[in-house]
Amino acid sequence: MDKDTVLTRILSSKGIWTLLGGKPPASVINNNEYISPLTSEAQVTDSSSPPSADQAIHKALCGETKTVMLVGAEGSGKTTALEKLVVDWAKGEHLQNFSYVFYFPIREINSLEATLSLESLLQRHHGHIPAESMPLLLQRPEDVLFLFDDLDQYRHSLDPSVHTLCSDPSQAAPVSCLMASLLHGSLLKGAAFVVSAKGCLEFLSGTTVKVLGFLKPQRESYFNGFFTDPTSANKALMHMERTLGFYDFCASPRFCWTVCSIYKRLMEAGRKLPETLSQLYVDILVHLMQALSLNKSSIRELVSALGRMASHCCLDRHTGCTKEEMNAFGFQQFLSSVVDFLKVDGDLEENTCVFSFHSQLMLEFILAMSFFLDKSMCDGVEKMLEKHKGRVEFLDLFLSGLSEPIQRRPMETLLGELNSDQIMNFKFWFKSSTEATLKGCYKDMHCRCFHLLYQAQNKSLVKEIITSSAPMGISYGDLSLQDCVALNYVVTCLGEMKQLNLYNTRNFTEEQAEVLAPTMSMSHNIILSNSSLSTGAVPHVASALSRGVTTNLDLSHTYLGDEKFSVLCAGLRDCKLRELNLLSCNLTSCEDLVSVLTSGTSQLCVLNMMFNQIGDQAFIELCKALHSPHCKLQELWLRRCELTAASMEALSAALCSGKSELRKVDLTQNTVGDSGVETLSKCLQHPLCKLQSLILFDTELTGACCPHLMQALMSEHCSLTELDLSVNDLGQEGALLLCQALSRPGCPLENLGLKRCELTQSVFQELGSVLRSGTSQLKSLNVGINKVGDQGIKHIWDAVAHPSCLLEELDVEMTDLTDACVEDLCAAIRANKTLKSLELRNNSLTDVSVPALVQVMQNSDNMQEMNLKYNDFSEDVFDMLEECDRIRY
Ligand SMILES: Nc1ncnc2c1ncn2[C@@H]1O[C@H](COP(=O)(O)OP(=O)(O)OP(=O)(O)O)[C@@H](O)[C@H]1O
Repeated sequence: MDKDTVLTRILSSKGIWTLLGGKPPASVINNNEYISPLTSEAQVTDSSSPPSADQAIHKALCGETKTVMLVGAEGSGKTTALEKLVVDWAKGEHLQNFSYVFYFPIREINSLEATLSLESLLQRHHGHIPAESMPLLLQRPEDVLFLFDDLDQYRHSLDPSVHTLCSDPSQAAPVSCLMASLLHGSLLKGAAFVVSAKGCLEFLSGTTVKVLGFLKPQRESYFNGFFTDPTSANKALMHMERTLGFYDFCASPRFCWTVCSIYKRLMEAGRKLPETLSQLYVDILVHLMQALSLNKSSIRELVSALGRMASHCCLDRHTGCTKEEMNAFGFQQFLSSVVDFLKVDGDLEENTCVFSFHSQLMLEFILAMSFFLDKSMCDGVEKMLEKHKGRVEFLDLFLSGLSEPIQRRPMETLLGELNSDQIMNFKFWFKSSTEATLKGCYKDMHCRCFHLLYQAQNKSLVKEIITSSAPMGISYGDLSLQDCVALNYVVTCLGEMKQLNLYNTRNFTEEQAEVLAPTMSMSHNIILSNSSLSTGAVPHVASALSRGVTTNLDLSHTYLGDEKFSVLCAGLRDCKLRELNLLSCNLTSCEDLVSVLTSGTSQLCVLNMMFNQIGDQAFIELCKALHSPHCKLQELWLRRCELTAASMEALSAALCSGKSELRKVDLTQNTVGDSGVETLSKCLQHPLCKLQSLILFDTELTGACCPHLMQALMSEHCSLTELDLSVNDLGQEGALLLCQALSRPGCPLENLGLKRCELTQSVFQELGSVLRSGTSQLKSLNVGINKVGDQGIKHIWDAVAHPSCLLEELDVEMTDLTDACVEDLCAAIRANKTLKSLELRNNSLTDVSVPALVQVMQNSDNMQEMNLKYNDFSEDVFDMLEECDRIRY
């Protein structure tokens, strides 16, 4: 095969440059403007040498694969990549294991007559094969490579079962049969194929190479090559990345070509570059129309004809229209002008010529334009959207953009005003549907509204539509970059957001964080829990916080680690944050926190450090910060932070320093032990200690700590109102000491937790008398999981019935209660005026108790909730329980 002839033929292939179609591939290759588009593997391999489409194809063909499917979106560079393969082969640079390479655009195959032999197909379309080479070629199929471009547009089925596959290269057969026989290996078995298509192909198997097109670095090279002046290249690229870079189609080389071409013209004319996709397409259409020098009414007619064609192509899933169809749409007088708007396959003069849109985007923009132009196109926007539902992606966005005068003005100057009734119709629908959607709680639907508002670029419209009733705090986790841009636009227009909920954002990227930075700084409450923040995202979060109004930040379960947290702290030193949730953030150091808390500008009051392996040493460091007059911390949550008695001295010193504002410390599930409590008890008696709440749940305590606690509670300086000693083996003796302290007149304790403390009936008897004493301030008592049974709890029921008892919440879960207690229980509720909540889970109450319990709840004015879950009820009583909505069962 004569490679020079192949080269000349491919490089001299005709083709025209159009704004929407691009530069012909031959011209791109000839002028050394070819930039390798990337394939999907590019994202997982080392970014310094990502596989380009060419490399991926070469690699696939070097293996066992005989068929490579190059799949990519419209304009992603498939044709250009195939032509480049042919050129490289013909120049002797690549694929030299093939002696014969045949390149067929599928439209050529589509135009072939009904029957043909393989030999004549090759001879006819690649006349540069000398006749004497044909037998050799046929003998050595493994030396042959076929390239079929746009195979998805093949008019016939490639299903092998619908063809009688042939194997004789000299025998004439229907062309569709030849194609199926070649691709399914019955004809020229052993030949290799590279086929291109927009989506996956049915009935073909092989290696799929997905073309991604141009990612950021390729776009940069492309813009630099397009604009000779680097300043303009940079300006254009930055603008595109900022305004459109979040859309997938920006990776399409054809789209880049169109953007560069239109930007260049606008820049040369000293005009503003478009801010939205709608504006970009307005500029494109204006440019194309101006070149035609038509009058206003002809332009309107042409756009309407394009609109009819667009609707037809969209509804019938037609990629191409015949000349006859074009005439029916009203193109007669414009047929010679359409080459600028449409892809024309074949000779304009020929009846076989086929017309199609270069891109779905343009098709949808034309649809939107024609809606506003011509009332007869569709009665009402709702019907229009319904009609094209599932077949369009950007139609509503374009409608929204075009409904705003500023965006459509350049177009109106050219073709006159758009139909005001249609505009009103759209606006009415837009407002009412958006308001309704935003009342719901569906993230995707909210985002669609934000996109529509973004296209409209009308700040007052945003404020009018998004009122305070819209539940904007719903979870917007895992937003796409596009969604981030639209949300950010909306929030920036509103000026503030109560709650930015990004819960469960699996990968908060640097780009997303950068885009959302203004939104973050305008949000009072930010939820990023259960998320994963990339290293690049953290500085953006930090700087958003440092400038912003955020008072609450939830980073729980983000497993940040010390390094990222250190970067975040740069933003925490000078911000309005009052509550910070760092639960399960994989932190081991407190160094940065100390510098935040002592910065003098930190407002942090509540710090949740639960489930971080802090350990004593880091905690001792943190306690030093509590001595600082700048530290405003009031609540410190330290559950499971690997603390021991060794750090309680440092905590106590801070609490007694007179400088600490700390009111609440939760030490749940740390090894505080009796000696730790001894230290803390001393501090509780100190006149400068302001601690009100101490949670010592499951902290390895025994009765030995109780004398110290008793002493503390007896002290007139003790300000504790909450003490939780649950899940510690205090036992009878210890607990009785505590009861003694509780009966001290003036004891300020209001909440007491003694769940699973090995309490006995005697302790309950004492607790009962404390509650009845008239001096106790106890409002909440948790004595669950102490197996004292009906007899033990009877002391509590009796106390609840007593007028001096102030209890509002009582938890007697799993205390072995039976139906026998119900009479006392009901009597207590009836007599009591303060109790609101009663926890009775996991006891042995049965169906017989239900009528009394339901009745007492129905008659009670103060009871808000009774929890009867996990008792021994049968389904028979569910209806009765259902009668009272304050009962949970
Ligand atoms: N690798 C490239 N380097 C520079 N420009 C390119 C490249 N690939 C494509 N282009 C530009 O993009 C335009 C469209 O590319 P091409 O026709 O190859 O895309 P395609 O994926 O085959 O499109 P379609 O899906 O419509 O068949 C070309 O005309 C050219 O201007």
